[in-house]
Amino acid sequence: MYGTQAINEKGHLCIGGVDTTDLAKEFGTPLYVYDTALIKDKINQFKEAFSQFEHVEWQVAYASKAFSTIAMIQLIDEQGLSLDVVSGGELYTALKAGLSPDRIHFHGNNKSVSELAMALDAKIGAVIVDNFYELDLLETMCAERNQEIAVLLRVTPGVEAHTHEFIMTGQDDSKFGFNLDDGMAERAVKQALSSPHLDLKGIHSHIGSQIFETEGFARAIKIMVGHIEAWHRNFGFQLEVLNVGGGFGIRYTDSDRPLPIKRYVETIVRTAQDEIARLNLHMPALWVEPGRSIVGEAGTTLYTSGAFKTIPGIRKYLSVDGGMSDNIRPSLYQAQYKAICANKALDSADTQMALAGKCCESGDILIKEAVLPESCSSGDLIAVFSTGAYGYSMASHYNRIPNAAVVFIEDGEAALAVRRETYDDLIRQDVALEKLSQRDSY
Ligand SMILES: Cc1ncc(COP(=O)(O)O)c(C=O)c1O
Ligand SMILES: N[C@@H](CCCC[NH3+])C(=O)O
Repeated sequence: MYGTQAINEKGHLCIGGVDTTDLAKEFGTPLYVYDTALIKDKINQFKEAFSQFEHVEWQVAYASKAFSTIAMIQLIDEQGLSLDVVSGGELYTALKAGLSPDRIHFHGNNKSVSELAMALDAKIGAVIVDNFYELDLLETMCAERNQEIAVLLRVTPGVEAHTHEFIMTGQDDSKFGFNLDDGMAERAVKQALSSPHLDLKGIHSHIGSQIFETEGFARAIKIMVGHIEAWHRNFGFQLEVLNVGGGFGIRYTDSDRPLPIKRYVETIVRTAQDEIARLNLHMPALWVEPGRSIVGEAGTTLYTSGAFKTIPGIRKYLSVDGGMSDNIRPSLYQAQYKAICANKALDSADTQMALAGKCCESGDILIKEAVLPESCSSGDLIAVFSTGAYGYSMASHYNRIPNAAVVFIEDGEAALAVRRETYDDLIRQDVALEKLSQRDSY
Protein backbone atom coordinates (compact mmCIF):
# COMPACT_ATOMS: atom_id res chain seq x y z
CA MET A 1 0.00 0.00 0.00
CA TYR A 2 1.19 3.48 -0.83
CA GLY A 3 0.29 6.93 0.51
CA THR A 4 -3.40 7.23 1.38
CA GLN A 5 -4.32 3.79 0.06
CA ALA A 6 -6.54 1.71 2.33
CA ILE A 7 -9.03 -1.13 2.11
CA ASN A 8 -12.60 -0.39 3.19
CA GLU A 9 -15.14 -2.63 4.89
CA LYS A 10 -16.38 -3.88 1.52
CA GLY A 11 -12.89 -5.12 0.73
CA HIS A 12 -12.36 -2.42 -1.90
CA LEU A 13 -9.15 -0.51 -2.46
CA CYS A 14 -9.57 3.18 -1.61
CA ILE A 15 -7.26 6.01 -2.64
CA GLY A 16 -7.48 9.38 -0.89
CA GLY A 17 -10.64 8.18 0.80
CA VAL A 18 -12.35 7.29 -2.48
CA ASP A 19 -13.48 3.76 -3.30
CA THR A 20 -11.74 2.70 -6.51
CA THR A 21 -14.84 0.82 -7.67
CA ASP A 22 -16.69 4.16 -7.59
CA LEU A 23 -13.88 5.73 -9.60
CA ALA A 24 -14.14 2.98 -12.19
CA LYS A 25 -17.90 3.51 -12.43
CA GLU A 26 -17.62 7.26 -12.76
CA PHE A 27 -14.58 7.59 -15.03
CA GLY A 28 -14.30 4.18 -16.70
CA THR A 29 -11.17 2.06 -17.08
CA PRO A 30 -8.29 1.97 -17.74
CA LEU A 31 -7.85 4.89 -15.40
CA TYR A 32 -4.71 6.52 -14.04
CA VAL A 33 -5.39 7.55 -10.45
CA TYR A 34 -3.02 9.97 -8.69
CA ASP A 35 -2.85 10.38 -4.93
CA THR A 36 -1.94 14.06 -4.72
CA ALA A 37 -1.27 13.89 -0.98
CA LEU A 38 1.51 11.41 -1.73
CA ILE A 39 2.95 13.64 -4.48
CA LYS A 40 3.07 16.52 -1.98
CA ASP A 41 4.62 14.29 0.63
CA LYS A 42 7.44 13.33 -1.78
CA ILE A 43 7.99 16.98 -2.68
CA ASN A 44 8.17 17.86 1.02
CA GLN A 45 10.75 15.16 1.59
CA PHE A 46 13.01 16.86 -0.96
CA LYS A 47 12.36 20.29 0.51
CA GLU A 48 12.98 19.18 4.09
CA ALA A 49 16.12 17.28 3.19
CA PHE A 50 17.65 20.33 1.49
CA SER A 51 16.42 22.77 4.14
CA GLN A 52 18.55 21.04 6.80
CA PHE A 53 21.58 22.65 5.19
CA GLU A 54 21.45 26.28 6.13
CA HIS A 55 23.89 27.83 3.73
CA VAL A 56 23.13 25.74 0.70
CA GLU A 57 21.14 27.15 -2.17
CA TRP A 58 19.11 24.54 -4.01
CA GLN A 59 16.41 23.98 -6.57
CA VAL A 60 14.26 20.93 -7.13
CA ALA A 61 13.16 20.82 -10.76
CA TYR A 62 10.48 18.21 -11.31
CA ALA A 63 11.34 16.21 -14.46
CA SER A 64 8.08 16.58 -16.31
CA LYS A 65 8.88 13.76 -18.75
CA ALA A 66 7.72 11.44 -15.95
CA PHE A 67 4.19 12.86 -16.11
CA SER A 68 3.26 16.14 -17.67
CA THR A 69 -0.27 17.53 -17.80
CA ILE A 70 -1.68 20.95 -17.03
CA ALA A 71 -2.99 19.78 -13.64
CA MET A 72 0.35 18.25 -12.69
CA ILE A 73 2.26 21.40 -13.59
CA GLN A 74 -0.26 23.46 -11.60
CA LEU A 75 0.50 21.26 -8.61
CA ILE A 76 4.24 21.74 -9.16
CA ASP A 77 3.67 25.48 -9.37
CA GLU A 78 1.63 25.50 -6.17
CA GLN A 79 4.42 23.58 -4.43
CA GLY A 80 7.01 26.09 -5.61
CA LEU A 81 9.24 23.68 -7.53
CA SER A 82 11.09 24.35 -10.76
CA LEU A 83 10.51 22.26 -13.85
CA ASP A 84 12.64 20.31 -16.28
CA VAL A 85 11.20 20.04 -19.80
CA VAL A 86 12.69 18.20 -22.77
CA SER A 87 10.56 19.20 -25.71
CA GLY A 88 8.42 21.92 -27.17
CA GLY A 89 5.37 19.99 -26.02
CA GLU A 90 6.47 19.82 -22.40
CA LEU A 91 7.51 23.48 -22.52
CA TYR A 92 4.17 24.47 -24.03
CA THR A 93 2.29 22.53 -21.33
CA ALA A 94 4.31 24.26 -18.61
CA LEU A 95 3.68 27.71 -20.05
CA LYS A 96 -0.03 27.02 -20.58
CA ALA A 97 -0.28 25.81 -16.99
CA GLY A 98 0.95 29.23 -15.93
CA LEU A 99 4.33 28.24 -14.49
CA SER A 100 6.68 31.18 -14.28
CA PRO A 101 9.14 30.76 -17.21
CA ASP A 102 12.15 31.59 -15.07
CA ARG A 103 11.56 28.32 -13.21
CA ILE A 104 11.77 26.24 -16.39
CA HIS A 105 14.94 24.40 -17.45
CA PHE A 106 15.08 23.10 -21.00
CA HIS A 107 16.82 19.77 -21.69
CA GLY A 108 17.19 17.56 -24.75
CA ASN A 109 19.85 16.26 -27.11
CA ASN A 110 18.21 17.60 -30.27
CA LYS A 111 16.30 20.79 -29.58
CA SER A 112 14.98 22.26 -32.79
CA VAL A 113 15.20 25.88 -33.88
CA SER A 114 11.49 26.36 -33.19
CA GLU A 115 11.75 24.77 -29.74
CA LEU A 116 14.70 27.00 -28.83
CA ALA A 117 12.81 29.99 -30.22
CA MET A 118 9.86 29.14 -27.97
CA ALA A 119 12.22 28.98 -24.99
CA LEU A 120 13.87 32.28 -25.88
CA ASP A 121 10.52 33.99 -26.50
CA ALA A 122 9.32 32.85 -23.08
CA LYS A 123 12.64 33.83 -21.45
CA ILE A 124 12.95 30.59 -19.54
CA GLY A 125 15.31 30.13 -16.61
CA ALA A 126 18.00 28.00 -18.25
CA VAL A 127 18.83 25.90 -21.26
CA ILE A 128 20.82 22.78 -20.54
CA VAL A 129 23.01 22.56 -23.62
CA ASP A 130 23.75 19.03 -24.75
CA ASN A 131 26.23 19.28 -27.66
CA PHE A 132 28.31 21.60 -29.86
CA TYR A 133 25.62 21.80 -32.52
CA GLU A 134 23.25 23.27 -29.94
CA LEU A 135 25.92 25.52 -28.46
CA ASP A 136 26.52 27.12 -31.88
CA LEU A 137 22.82 27.26 -32.72
CA LEU A 138 21.84 28.88 -29.45
CA GLU A 139 24.60 31.49 -29.69
CA THR A 140 23.54 32.34 -33.27
CA MET A 141 19.88 32.60 -32.32
CA CYS A 142 20.63 34.76 -29.27
CA ALA A 143 22.89 37.01 -31.35
CA GLU A 144 20.13 37.49 -33.94
CA ARG A 145 17.69 38.43 -31.18
CA ASN A 146 20.23 40.31 -29.15
CA GLN A 147 19.20 38.23 -26.15
CA GLU A 148 21.10 36.56 -23.33
CA ILE A 149 20.22 33.21 -21.84
CA ALA A 150 21.49 31.27 -18.85
CA VAL A 151 22.95 27.90 -19.77
CA LEU A 152 24.24 24.79 -18.07
CA LEU A 153 26.31 22.25 -19.97
CA ARG A 154 25.30 18.62 -19.70
CA VAL A 155 28.34 16.46 -19.14
CA THR A 156 28.78 12.70 -19.00
CA PRO A 157 30.92 11.92 -15.98
CA GLY A 158 31.57 8.34 -17.09
CA VAL A 159 29.65 6.88 -14.17
CA GLU A 160 27.66 3.74 -14.90
CA ALA A 161 24.62 3.66 -12.67
CA HIS A 162 23.38 0.26 -11.51
CA THR A 163 20.14 0.18 -13.45
CA HIS A 164 18.62 -1.13 -16.68
CA GLU A 165 20.89 -0.57 -19.67
CA PHE A 166 18.28 1.50 -21.50
CA ILE A 167 17.87 3.98 -18.66
CA MET A 168 21.58 4.47 -17.93
CA THR A 169 22.73 7.84 -19.19
CA GLY A 170 25.92 8.96 -17.46
CA GLN A 171 28.34 6.56 -19.16
CA ASP A 172 30.80 7.70 -21.87
CA ASP A 173 29.02 5.92 -24.73
CA SER A 174 25.82 7.95 -24.55
CA LYS A 175 23.93 10.20 -26.94
CA PHE A 176 23.67 12.77 -24.16
CA GLY A 177 26.10 15.45 -23.14
CA PHE A 178 29.76 16.41 -23.46
CA ASN A 179 32.26 13.77 -22.34
CA LEU A 180 34.45 14.89 -19.47
CA ASP A 181 37.17 12.35 -20.12
CA ASP A 182 38.06 13.24 -23.69
CA GLY A 183 38.21 17.02 -23.20
CA MET A 184 34.94 17.78 -25.01
CA ALA A 185 33.36 19.25 -21.89
CA GLU A 186 36.36 21.53 -21.37
CA ARG A 187 36.13 22.75 -24.96
CA ALA A 188 32.42 23.42 -24.47
CA VAL A 189 33.06 25.37 -21.25
CA LYS A 190 35.64 27.54 -23.04
CA GLN A 191 33.30 28.13 -25.96
CA ALA A 192 30.36 29.02 -23.70
CA LEU A 193 32.53 31.36 -21.61
CA SER A 194 33.65 33.21 -24.72
CA SER A 195 30.15 33.48 -26.10
CA PRO A 196 28.70 36.99 -25.71
CA HIS A 197 25.10 35.81 -25.33
CA LEU A 198 25.39 32.66 -23.27
CA ASP A 199 25.63 33.09 -19.53
CA LEU A 200 27.31 29.88 -18.40
CA LYS A 201 25.97 29.12 -14.93
CA GLY A 202 27.16 25.61 -14.42
CA ILE A 203 27.16 21.99 -15.37
CA HIS A 204 24.71 19.15 -15.26
CA SER A 205 24.89 15.39 -15.14
CA HIS A 206 22.25 12.71 -14.98
CA ILE A 207 23.66 9.26 -14.38
CA GLY A 208 20.54 7.18 -14.90
CA SER A 209 17.19 6.32 -13.46
CA GLN A 210 15.69 4.04 -10.77
CA ILE A 211 18.96 4.08 -8.81
CA PHE A 212 18.98 2.46 -5.37
CA GLU A 213 22.33 3.61 -4.07
CA THR A 214 23.98 6.95 -3.42
CA GLU A 215 27.48 6.05 -4.50
CA GLY A 216 26.94 6.88 -8.19
CA PHE A 217 25.86 10.42 -7.31
CA ALA A 218 28.85 10.90 -5.02
CA ARG A 219 31.24 9.64 -7.70
CA ALA A 220 29.70 11.86 -10.36
CA ILE A 221 29.99 14.91 -8.08
CA LYS A 222 33.62 14.17 -7.22
CA ILE A 223 34.49 13.76 -10.90
CA MET A 224 32.67 16.94 -11.91
CA VAL A 225 34.09 19.08 -9.12
CA GLY A 226 37.59 17.84 -9.97
CA HIS A 227 37.17 19.16 -13.51
CA ILE A 228 35.60 22.38 -12.29
CA GLU A 229 38.62 23.05 -10.12
CA ALA A 230 40.88 22.65 -13.16
CA TRP A 231 38.70 24.93 -15.26
CA HIS A 232 38.66 27.48 -12.45
CA ARG A 233 42.44 27.38 -12.22
CA ASN A 234 43.06 27.38 -15.95
CA PHE A 235 40.56 29.88 -17.19
CA GLY A 236 38.69 31.34 -14.26
CA PHE A 237 35.46 29.40 -14.59
CA GLN A 238 33.21 30.25 -11.64
CA LEU A 239 30.62 27.52 -11.01
CA GLU A 240 27.25 28.87 -9.84
CA VAL A 241 25.10 25.77 -10.33
CA LEU A 242 25.84 22.08 -10.00
CA ASN A 243 22.92 20.05 -11.28
CA VAL A 244 23.07 16.34 -10.53
CA GLY A 245 19.89 15.30 -12.35
CA GLY A 246 17.33 12.80 -11.13
CA GLY A 247 17.18 9.05 -10.97
CA PHE A 248 16.17 8.36 -7.36
CA GLY A 249 14.62 4.89 -7.15
CA ILE A 250 11.11 3.95 -6.06
CA ARG A 251 9.27 0.80 -4.99
CA TYR A 252 7.48 -1.07 -7.75
CA THR A 253 7.38 -4.46 -6.05
CA ASP A 254 8.08 -5.72 -2.55
CA SER A 255 11.62 -6.62 -3.54
CA ASP A 256 12.50 -3.00 -4.34
CA ARG A 257 14.16 -1.26 -1.43
CA PRO A 258 14.61 2.39 -2.34
CA LEU A 259 16.49 4.66 0.00
CA PRO A 260 14.62 7.48 1.69
CA ILE A 261 14.77 10.67 -0.42
CA LYS A 262 16.66 12.29 2.44
CA ARG A 263 19.58 9.88 1.99
CA TYR A 264 20.10 10.80 -1.65
CA VAL A 265 19.88 14.53 -0.89
CA GLU A 266 22.24 14.30 2.09
CA THR A 267 24.83 12.44 0.06
CA ILE A 268 24.59 14.97 -2.75
CA VAL A 269 24.89 17.99 -0.45
CA ARG A 270 27.62 16.55 1.78
CA THR A 271 29.72 15.26 -1.10
CA ALA A 272 29.45 18.59 -2.90
CA GLN A 273 30.28 20.52 0.29
CA ASP A 274 33.28 18.33 1.06
CA GLU A 275 34.71 18.42 -2.45
CA ILE A 276 34.13 22.14 -2.87
CA ALA A 277 35.79 22.86 0.48
CA ARG A 278 38.67 20.47 -0.23
CA LEU A 279 39.43 22.20 -3.51
CA ASN A 280 38.83 25.64 -2.05
CA LEU A 281 36.08 26.60 -4.46
CA HIS A 282 32.95 28.67 -4.07
CA MET A 283 29.90 26.57 -3.08
CA PRO A 284 27.47 26.47 -6.03
CA ALA A 285 23.69 26.12 -5.83
CA LEU A 286 22.70 22.45 -6.02
CA TRP A 287 19.92 21.45 -8.39
CA VAL A 288 18.22 18.06 -8.72
CA GLU A 289 15.67 16.83 -11.25
CA PRO A 290 13.53 14.09 -9.74
CA GLY A 291 10.72 12.71 -11.88
CA ARG A 292 9.89 9.14 -10.90
CA SER A 293 10.48 9.70 -7.17
CA ILE A 294 7.86 12.47 -7.10
CA VAL A 295 5.03 10.86 -9.06
CA GLY A 296 5.81 7.16 -9.48
CA GLU A 297 4.37 5.67 -6.30
CA ALA A 298 1.47 8.15 -6.31
CA GLY A 299 0.00 6.65 -9.49
CA THR A 300 -2.18 3.55 -9.66
CA THR A 301 -3.75 2.24 -12.85
CA LEU A 302 -7.21 0.67 -12.63
CA TYR A 303 -8.21 -1.88 -15.25
CA THR A 304 -11.24 -4.05 -15.77
CA SER A 305 -10.46 -7.68 -16.45
CA GLY A 306 -12.10 -9.42 -19.37
CA ALA A 307 -11.05 -12.54 -21.19
CA PHE A 308 -9.12 -15.27 -19.45
CA LYS A 309 -7.69 -18.57 -20.51
CA THR A 310 -5.96 -21.37 -18.74
CA ILE A 311 -3.31 -23.45 -20.44
CA PRO A 312 -3.21 -26.59 -18.30
CA GLY A 313 0.18 -27.12 -16.71
CA ILE A 314 1.43 -23.80 -18.05
CA ARG A 315 -0.42 -20.73 -16.80
CA LYS A 316 -3.62 -18.73 -16.61
CA TYR A 317 -3.82 -15.51 -18.62
CA LEU A 318 -6.15 -12.81 -17.37
CA SER A 319 -6.50 -9.95 -19.84
CA VAL A 320 -7.31 -6.37 -18.95
CA ASP A 321 -8.74 -3.49 -20.96
CA GLY A 322 -5.37 -1.71 -21.34
CA GLY A 323 -1.76 -2.83 -21.45
CA MET A 324 1.35 -1.67 -23.27
CA SER A 325 -0.64 1.24 -24.72
CA ASP A 326 -0.92 2.80 -21.24
CA ASN A 327 2.21 1.23 -19.69
CA ILE A 328 5.04 0.35 -22.06
CA ARG A 329 7.57 -0.23 -19.25
CA PRO A 330 7.10 -4.00 -18.78
CA SER A 331 7.64 -4.66 -22.48
CA LEU A 332 10.35 -2.05 -22.90
CA TYR A 333 12.43 -2.61 -19.78
CA GLN A 334 11.04 -5.89 -18.37
CA ALA A 335 9.86 -3.63 -15.55
CA GLN A 336 8.15 -5.43 -12.68
CA TYR A 337 4.89 -4.28 -11.12
CA LYS A 338 2.53 -5.44 -8.42
CA ALA A 339 -1.24 -5.76 -8.81
CA ILE A 340 -4.18 -6.52 -6.57
CA CYS A 341 -7.81 -7.27 -7.25
CA ALA A 342 -9.20 -3.92 -6.11
CA ASN A 343 -12.75 -5.14 -5.54
CA LYS A 344 -11.59 -8.26 -3.66
CA ALA A 345 -8.72 -6.71 -1.77
CA LEU A 346 -9.37 -8.73 1.39
CA ASP A 347 -9.43 -12.10 -0.40
CA SER A 348 -6.19 -13.94 -0.07
CA ALA A 349 -3.98 -13.48 -3.09
CA ASP A 350 -2.71 -16.99 -3.68
CA THR A 351 -2.99 -17.74 -7.37
CA GLN A 352 -0.37 -16.97 -9.93
CA MET A 353 -1.57 -15.71 -13.30
CA ALA A 354 -0.24 -13.59 -16.13
CA LEU A 355 -1.87 -10.20 -16.33
CA ALA A 356 -2.07 -9.58 -20.05
CA GLY A 357 -2.78 -6.42 -21.99
CA LYS A 358 -5.14 -6.24 -24.94
CA CYS A 359 -2.65 -5.15 -27.61
CA CYS A 360 -1.87 -7.36 -30.55
CA GLU A 361 1.61 -8.20 -29.34
CA SER A 362 2.71 -11.32 -27.44
CA GLY A 363 5.00 -9.18 -25.33
CA ASP A 364 2.06 -7.15 -24.05
CA ILE A 365 2.10 -8.70 -20.59
CA LEU A 366 1.84 -6.25 -17.72
CA ILE A 367 2.82 -8.75 -15.03
CA LYS A 368 4.00 -12.22 -15.95
CA GLU A 369 3.56 -13.68 -12.50
CA ALA A 370 0.84 -11.65 -10.82
CA VAL A 371 -0.49 -13.14 -7.61
CA LEU A 372 -4.23 -12.56 -7.31
CA PRO A 373 -7.16 -14.24 -5.57
CA GLU A 374 -8.18 -17.49 -7.21
CA SER A 375 -11.65 -16.08 -7.79
CA CYS A 376 -10.25 -13.12 -9.74
CA SER A 377 -11.79 -13.39 -13.16
CA SER A 378 -13.59 -11.36 -15.81
CA GLY A 379 -15.34 -8.22 -14.67
CA ASP A 380 -13.04 -7.60 -11.71
CA LEU A 381 -11.20 -4.37 -11.02
CA ILE A 382 -7.43 -4.76 -11.15
CA ALA A 383 -5.16 -2.12 -9.61
CA VAL A 384 -1.54 -1.96 -10.76
CA PHE A 385 0.60 0.08 -8.36
CA SER A 386 3.40 2.58 -8.89
CA THR A 387 2.43 3.52 -12.42
CA GLY A 388 2.61 7.27 -11.89
CA ALA A 389 5.89 7.83 -13.73
CA TYR A 390 6.45 7.08 -17.41
CA GLY A 391 3.03 5.43 -17.76
CA TYR A 392 0.73 8.12 -19.09
CA SER A 393 3.72 10.03 -20.47
CA MET A 394 4.88 7.06 -22.57
CA ALA A 395 1.40 5.95 -23.61
CA SER A 396 0.84 5.18 -27.27
CA HIS A 397 -2.03 4.75 -29.64
CA TYR A 398 -0.97 1.29 -30.66
CA ASN A 399 -3.93 -0.60 -32.06
CA ARG A 400 -5.71 2.77 -32.01
CA ILE A 401 -6.50 2.40 -28.36
CA PRO A 402 -7.57 5.80 -26.97
CA ASN A 403 -5.47 7.20 -24.12
CA ALA A 404 -6.92 6.54 -20.68
CA ALA A 405 -8.29 9.27 -18.43
CA VAL A 406 -6.37 10.67 -15.45
CA VAL A 407 -7.91 11.61 -12.11
CA PHE A 408 -6.35 13.36 -9.14
CA ILE A 409 -7.66 12.34 -5.72
CA GLU A 410 -7.43 14.34 -2.55
CA ASP A 411 -9.43 14.35 0.65
CA GLY A 412 -12.23 12.21 -0.64
CA GLU A 413 -12.62 14.16 -3.87
CA ALA A 414 -11.79 13.00 -7.38
CA ALA A 415 -10.98 15.60 -9.99
CA LEU A 416 -10.65 14.78 -13.67
CA ALA A 417 -7.16 15.86 -14.80
CA VAL A 418 -7.20 14.42 -18.34
CA ARG A 419 -10.34 13.41 -20.23
CA ARG A 420 -10.43 9.94 -21.73
CA GLU A 421 -9.76 10.09 -25.45
CA THR A 422 -12.62 9.18 -27.72
CA TYR A 423 -12.47 7.39 -31.05
CA ASP A 424 -13.16 10.77 -32.65
CA ASP A 425 -10.11 12.21 -30.86
CA LEU A 426 -8.11 9.42 -32.45
CA ILE A 427 -9.05 10.35 -36.01
CA ARG A 428 -9.17 14.10 -35.44
CA GLN A 429 -5.84 14.75 -37.16
CA ASP A 430 -6.43 12.27 -39.95
CA VAL A 431 -6.93 13.75 -43.39
CA ALA A 432 -9.00 11.77 -45.88
CA LEU A 433 -7.35 11.81 -49.27
CA GLU A 434 -9.64 13.63 -51.64
CA LYS A 435 -8.55 11.66 -54.66
CA LEU A 436 -9.52 8.44 -52.94
CA SER A 437 -12.78 9.75 -51.50
CA GLN A 438 -13.94 10.77 -54.95
CA ARG A 439 -13.09 7.54 -56.69
CA ASP A 440 -15.85 5.39 -58.16
CA SER A 441 -16.62 2.55 -55.93
CA TYR A 442 -15.06 -0.67 -57.03
C1 LIG B 1 18.26 14.79 -17.65
C2 LIG B 1 17.27 14.06 -16.83
N1 LIG B 1 16.85 14.60 -15.68
C3 LIG B 1 15.94 14.00 -14.92
C4 LIG B 1 15.41 12.77 -15.27
C5 LIG B 1 14.40 12.17 -14.37
O1 LIG B 1 14.77 10.93 -13.92
P1 LIG B 1 13.91 10.18 -12.83
O2 LIG B 1 12.52 10.14 -13.32
O3 LIG B 1 14.52 8.84 -12.78
O4 LIG B 1 14.05 10.91 -11.57
C6 LIG B 1 15.82 12.15 -16.45
C7 LIG B 1 15.33 10.83 -16.85
O5 LIG B 1 15.89 9.82 -16.55
C8 LIG B 1 16.78 12.82 -17.25
O6 LIG B 1 17.20 12.29 -18.38
N1 LIG C 1 11.39 6.33 -19.24
C1 LIG C 1 12.24 5.62 -18.39
C2 LIG C 1 13.32 6.37 -17.73
C3 LIG C 1 13.52 7.75 -18.19
C4 LIG C 1 14.75 7.99 -18.87
C5 LIG C 1 14.86 9.46 -19.02
N2 LIG C 1 16.21 9.89 -19.18
C6 LIG C 1 11.49 4.73 -17.47
O1 LIG C 1 10.34 4.54 -17.60
O2 LIG C 1 12.01 4.16 -16.57
